[in-house]
Amino acid sequence: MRKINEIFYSLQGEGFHAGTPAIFIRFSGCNLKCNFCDTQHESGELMSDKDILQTIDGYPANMVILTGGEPSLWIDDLFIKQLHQAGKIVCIETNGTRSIPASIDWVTCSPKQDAPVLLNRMDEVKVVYTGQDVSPYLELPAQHHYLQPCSCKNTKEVVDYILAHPKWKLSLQTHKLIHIQ
Ligand SMILES: C[S@@+](CC[C@H](N)C(=O)[O-])C[C@H]1O[C@@H](n2cnc3c(N)ncnc32)[C@H](O)[C@@H]1O
Ligand SMILES: Nc1nc2[nH]cc(C(=O)O)c2c(=O)[nH]1
Ligand code: SF4
Ligand SMILES: [Mg+2]
Repeated sequence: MRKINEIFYSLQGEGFHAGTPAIFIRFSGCNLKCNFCDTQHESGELMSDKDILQTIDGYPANMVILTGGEPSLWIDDLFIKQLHQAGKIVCIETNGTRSIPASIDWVTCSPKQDAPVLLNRMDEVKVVYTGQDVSPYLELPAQHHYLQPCSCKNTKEVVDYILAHPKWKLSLQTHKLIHIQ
């Protein structure tokens, strides 16, 4: 059984795949407590893999995004294998502090201050920018390095930083701009 906060269908709002229809599986709980976290993830119900797969089967997209909370607390090789057998491309949103199954197709690592990154394979880095020194995160081995405004509030500050440090790209939380989940 895996503790699920919510399962919903929307567009990936952030990062490289922004605009892509995806089924979100939001797991409960996290090993960090970021003061800016925009998600109430603690509540949830234990679901069997059969029930999870049956729920996602009701949506037409082939992309699944594992998020939370911190999805690495709840997933294993068997879970990813079952999603693949259901024909899904599996993406994860993780804070990068815990290991994850190697079979995941797309890894978004969002490192947090004072929480060392343990992952050594990732496709994109996506840092919530609050004025901290983000230069060490450019060393993380990803194809894409994004800075994301915090709750859409400091977009100008982030744009100015990126213009001065052009190895970064902008990730907006586009779902919040168009008022979808
Ligand atoms: C809620 S987290 C869940 C996954 C994982 N725990 C993590 O932090 O990557 C999903 C994404 O939202 C970002 N995020 C959380 N709070 C935010 C906020 N207030 N503004 C912008 N992005 C935020 C996180 O950094 C992460 O990239
Ligand atoms: N539309 C939409 N896109 C997202 N991308 C990452 C999200 C997350 O909370 O992990 C998220 C989310 O909550 N909604
Ligand atoms: S690591 Fe992710 S889910 Fe956990 S508190 Fe931070 S932003 Fe929220
Ligand atoms: Mg979100």
